[in-house]
Parts: sequence; C-alpha cells; structure tokens
Amino acid sequence: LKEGKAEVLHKPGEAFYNPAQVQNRDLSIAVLREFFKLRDEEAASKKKDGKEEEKHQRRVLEGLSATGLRAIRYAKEIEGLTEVVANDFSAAAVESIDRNVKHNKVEEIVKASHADASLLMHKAKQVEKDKFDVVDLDPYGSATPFLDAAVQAVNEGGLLAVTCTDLAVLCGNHSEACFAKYGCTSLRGKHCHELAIRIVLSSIESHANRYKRHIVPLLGVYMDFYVRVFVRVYTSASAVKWSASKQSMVFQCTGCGAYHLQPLGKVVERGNSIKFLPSLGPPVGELCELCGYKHQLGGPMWSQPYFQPEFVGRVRAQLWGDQAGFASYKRVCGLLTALEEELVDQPLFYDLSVLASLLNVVCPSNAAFAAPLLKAGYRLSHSHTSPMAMKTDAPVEALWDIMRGWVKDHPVKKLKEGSPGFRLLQQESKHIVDPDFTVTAEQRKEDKASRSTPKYMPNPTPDWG
Ligand SMILES: C[S@@+](CC[C@H](N)C(=O)[O-])C[C@H]1O[C@@H](n2cnc3c(N)ncnc32)[C@H](O)[C@@H]1O
Ligand SMILES: [Zn+2]
Repeated sequence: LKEGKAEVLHKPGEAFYNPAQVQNRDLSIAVLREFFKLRDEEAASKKKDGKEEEKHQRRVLEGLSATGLRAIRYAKEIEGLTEVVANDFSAAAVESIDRNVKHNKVEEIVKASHADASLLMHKAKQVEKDKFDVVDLDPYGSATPFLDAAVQAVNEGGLLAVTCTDLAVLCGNHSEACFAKYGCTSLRGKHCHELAIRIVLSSIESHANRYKRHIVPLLGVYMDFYVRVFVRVYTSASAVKWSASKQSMVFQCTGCGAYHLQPLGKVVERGNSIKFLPSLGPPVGELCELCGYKHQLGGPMWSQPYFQPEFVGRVRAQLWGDQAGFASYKRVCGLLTALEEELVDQPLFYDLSVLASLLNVVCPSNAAFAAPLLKAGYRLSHSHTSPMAMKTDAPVEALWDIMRGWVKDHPVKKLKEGSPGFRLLQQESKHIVDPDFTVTAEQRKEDKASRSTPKYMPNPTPDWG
C-alpha cells in the first residue's frame, strides 16, 4: 500500500489499516510541520529578546501505531524529526511496524516499541529528556484511557494529537457512557459534532489540570466518523485556576432546541492575585421562555475557542502548497477553509432546517435568513460540521423573529396544538431584527461572486472537485 511517501507491506488481519484515515494522516502531517515551525519561531523570538534560546529535539510518539504507516509518513514527510516511536501492544502489529520500517529505510528515525501505550508514557514522563514533543493517540473508539499518561508525557508547550471515534457516545446517544468516559454528558442535536470536540477538549483539560497543566487548542475538527483535536500542553498552577471559567454547562430546550451556556465560574483579578467565583445561575427558568418545554443539561464542555484561525490558515496553506504530497488535500483544504471562517468565539449553533421543520414550513435560503441578522449588526457563520449551521452572536429570539416573518409569506402546514412550533408561532415578535429585510438577487449574486475565491488561496481559481 502506498500513502504519501510511505509504502507499507500489509498482511490483512495482522495490523489495523484504514484507507479512509488518509485525511487524518494528511492533516496530522501538515499540523505537525506547522507546529514545529511555530515552536522554532517562538524560540527565535525568545533569542531576539535576549533570553536563552531553547534547544529542541523533535521527538514524536505514535502510541497506537498498528502498521506503522503514520509513524513512517511522519519520519519521511516532516523535516528534522530526531525520533519517532511507533508503539503498539499487539505483537503482530509490532512485527508489521518492524518490517515496514526496514522496507522504508527509516530505521534511523522510527523505533518500533512493544508496550502498553499508557505504561510507555508513564515511564517517559519520569525523565525530562524522555518526554515527547508530540504525542499522537489514534485509538479504536475513545482516547480517554490514555489521556492521564499522555498529558504528562508531553514536553512543555508540546503537542498532543487525539482522535476519538466513539461518536455515538460523544453525540448524545449514550450520554451516561459519555459521562463515564469523558466526565461530561453529551446532548443530541445538529451541533452534536461540535459539542463532541468540546467534550474531548474538556476531558483533556481536566486530566491536565490534575498535574498543574492546561491545554491551548490549536485545531479541532469533525471528519467522517471521528473527531480529531490538536492541543498544546503547558504547566502553570495559576493558569489552572482559570480552567473552570473556560468550561460551561449547556441548558438545551427539549422542545425548540434553544440552548443557553453557563460557565462553571469566572475569574476576577484583584491586584496581583486572582479569585475564582462560582457561577450564579441557572441562566434559564424552569421552562423554556420560547416554547414552554423543559431543559436538558449537558456538559461541561470546553467553551473557549477550539481552534486558532491563524494556525488553521497556516495548516491549510501547507496542504495547498504540497498538493502532490497530500492525496486528500482538496477535501482537507475545504474542511479547513470552512473551519477558518467559523465564528471562533461563539460555541455551538442552530440549524436552519431544524428551525424550519419545527414550524412545518419550507426552509428559507441561507441568504434570506442571514440578511436581517447581518443588517442588525450581528455576526453569522456556518460551521465546518454542517452547511445548514447558523452560528451567530444574535440571541435565539432574533432567529425566531426571522422565522415568524418568513411564515407570513410561506404557508405553514398543520402544527399540533401545544407543539413547540405551535407555541413559537404564538409568541410576540421581540423586534430584535427586521424580519422583512432582504437582499436583492443582484446583491446576492455579487456577494456570492466575492466569496467564490477563498481569500487565502495562493491559487486564485481553486478547483474544489
Ligand atoms: C486504530 S489503530 C491505529 C491506526 C494507526 N494510528 C494508523 O494511522 O494507521 C489502533 C491500534 O491501537 C493498538 N492498541 C490498542 N490498545 C493499545 C494499548 N493499550 N497500547 C498500545 N496499543 C494499543 C491496537 O493494537 C491497534 O493496532
Ligand atoms: Zn424551547
């Protein structure tokens, strides 16, 4: 099998290989390249400030390596790696790693290891020089059994890359299992994939906090059947004090889906010290003000940004600039472009098709829905997890103002009395936005034309396939 610069001799049944994960591996290579560049830039700027320059190795651990494909690609496609440990606890997998390392002539860099990943990381954490600059966890299902060791085995400012494929658990089908694994309850809804990313981040943060460490997310995505996050890990007892203020509970209406976030607390600075104040709440009444239904409680979830737009842009440019090297560059660039354009500071979103289906009315176009919100000065974006997403800083009441305006010209099919949609239509408009505001077809065409060329693409007319 060939992927990137690696060629893997694969015996079916010996070790796990999934060709669909090429996107995960391509993305990871681009992220690691940019991460190492970023760290070099940080070291150079420290030197410029007269501080001692930090000398970095470039050591990577692939804790769950299977065939060794990912580790071999890292060694061949990321410049200057000093060591990549390709570990697996299956003897057959290690045999496969060994064979493939030799076949690809990367023995100098890639070392096969036969151990339980947690045990290996717990050993590595004990000696500073044995810690890794990058720890990559790509398990079957959830990565949570490995997080306690992983957050300790990463160097200061190092990178932790985590895949979780147990989306049924993370997306609200088994909320109790989610609590058991991640320490957070998941919720159903169209925004569940974003919530899944935020639950994984919350879980990593809480593992890190136990060791006076905390995370800074660089990039998080939902793809196909998994979520993948890349976070940096730092040590700081004072930063850990802020952790609860970075996480929120989610009150979500069981009728109309309106959600309200409650941070676990806030931090106030008093002189040189900081004080943590638990949240006062809840932010909702017993029943939803819009439809009268009860709320479900989810979380805690990470409610700070889950990606850094500038870093995402750099990774996207990395993929775009090496099209021959990345088989999945089109798909991953599309995904990253969507991510980069998301409102970074607005957790979760509403889905236009859900708003319309609650009222049993034909769905407005994105543009028709967006116009009144933008006119009123609110910000709006889609989400990389859903093209029908309405991620906005407008209050949810404004969205229903627009939908009530929409039903004036579009017939509502029968609604059951007492249903959330029935009650929503009976509500008075809150007059937050002007629901009748529309853009002309001409303006829409201009808008579309101006957006058809993604602004950061080196190639002005990308072919998205
Ligand atoms: C999904 S596969 C890894 C795929 C690989 N990262 C890739 O990109 O092709 C998961 C691997 O984790 C290994 N594994 C599961 N539990 C482990 C543990 N506790 N320690 C080490 N390896 C483990 C399995 O043997 C399996 O090979
Ligand atoms: Zn409601």
